[in-house]
Amino acid sequence: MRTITIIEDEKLLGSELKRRFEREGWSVTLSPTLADARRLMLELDFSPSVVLSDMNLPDGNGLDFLEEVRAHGGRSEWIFLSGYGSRQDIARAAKLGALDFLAKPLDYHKLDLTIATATRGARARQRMTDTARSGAQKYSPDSFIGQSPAATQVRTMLGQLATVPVTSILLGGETGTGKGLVAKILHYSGQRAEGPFVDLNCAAIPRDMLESELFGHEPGAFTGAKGRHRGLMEQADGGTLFLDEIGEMDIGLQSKLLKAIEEQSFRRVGGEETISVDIQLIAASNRDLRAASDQGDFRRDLYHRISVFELRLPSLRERTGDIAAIVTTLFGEFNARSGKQVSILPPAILETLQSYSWPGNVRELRNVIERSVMLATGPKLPREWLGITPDNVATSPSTPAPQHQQSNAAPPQAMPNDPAGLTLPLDGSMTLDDMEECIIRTVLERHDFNVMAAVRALGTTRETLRYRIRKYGLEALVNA
Ligand SMILES: Nc1ncnc2c1ncn2[C@@H]1O[C@H](COP(=O)(O)OP(=O)(O)OP(=O)(O)O)[C@@H](O)[C@H]1O
Repeated sequence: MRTITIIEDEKLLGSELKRRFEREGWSVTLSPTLADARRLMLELDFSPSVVLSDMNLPDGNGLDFLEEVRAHGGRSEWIFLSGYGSRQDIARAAKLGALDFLAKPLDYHKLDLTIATATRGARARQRMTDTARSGAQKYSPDSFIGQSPAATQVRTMLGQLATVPVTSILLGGETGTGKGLVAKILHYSGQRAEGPFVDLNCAAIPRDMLESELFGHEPGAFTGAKGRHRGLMEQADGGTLFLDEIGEMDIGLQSKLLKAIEEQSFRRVGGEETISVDIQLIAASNRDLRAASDQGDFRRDLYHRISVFELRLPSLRERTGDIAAIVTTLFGEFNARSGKQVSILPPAILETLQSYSWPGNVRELRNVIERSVMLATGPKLPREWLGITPDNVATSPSTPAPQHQQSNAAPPQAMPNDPAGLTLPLDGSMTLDDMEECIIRTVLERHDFNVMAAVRALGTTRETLRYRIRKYGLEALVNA
């Protein structure tokens, strides 16, 4: 249930707010003094989702109380009811993480917008606490599977990095090598595990929206910016911000990011207040960012700033000795999901898996094993659904077609095509990734490999499509 504490000594306003929130289903407590609020929030340890507090109360100042609550570990979203805060008050409130100052007499429309932002923030924090608990169990250095020297070296490095306060780390390696997994391991086994883990794929957000997504915005900062929006930088305060595909970030925005991570502070789009944060940045890219910075495609100063610690994840081809261990771990996961009992990896199949080039790395291996376990009829991993045959070993496209359909030109496992649409089997024979690749491939083919036409047909953005084309290794189609 949503909980709100109102700290307000004006009786009429206090009871009016209480009624209003109760009508909307909130559980409300009303404190006319700070002493009363102190008893509730410090002595009884009550932590409401939102606090709506007057600034000047008969027995003290609301800002001092917010500072006490923060020192006590209270993380409620805080809104001050006072438009008359001095610049120093506003700066101090921002530093203590207060969301807003609302002038009296109250503009109820503005109050609703601010409460909506606060509710989103409170929900995100709750999710974060839940995730921190399960994340710590799920993501330890041992979650990076493999006994090969390359995998062992990665795990040793992860163990070391988790014990030191590192402000930025750069992860390199091909798609599907585990950069996202490693970012989570670094966060959940590190010193910031209790803080938020916030991730953003820079290639999946249109360029003009990335800035406000990262840094947030003030109301009216641009057309459509209604309420105040806290960006991901702010949401990651006290934790980790994982920027995947950082190489896709616009060069202008790279300078703002560099300044923000160097100063650990920034301004929201359209805002004047400086927001201070304490974040660890983990950036990842499957491009060679050093080369990109030499060519002027990526800011050299940002590259140097984020690459103090650089960890390159090995491709699966470089550690084929780990395939057996990864596959047997995946058996457990997919058996549990499908109720199957696959436990035997026949040596001949292992040999096939080890001689394939795995351009999509562990992600691709997961997809292959998922499909095969789902369609298995006994304890042995069946060969027929692997889609890896001597023909395509070491040269296959990233999503191999099963043996009975080996044409690369046609979408891998789609049903006969209806020219106006596309029929996909929902019997477990295609993973979601397979389907996505199939849809993209088909749309590109139907639009003569014209990326912008495909963008329009898919109702997506150029950045998103470009990212997916790279993810599924379809560049050759559009560059031909
Ligand atoms: N060493 C490993 N042990 C166990 N699982 C792994 C390992 N490496 C990768 N995975 C799994 O493979 C899948 C793909 O990994 P992940 O998404 O982290 O790759 P990535 O390098 O971030 O890819 P991209 O560059 O496309 O974003 C995930 O399900 C991840 O858990």
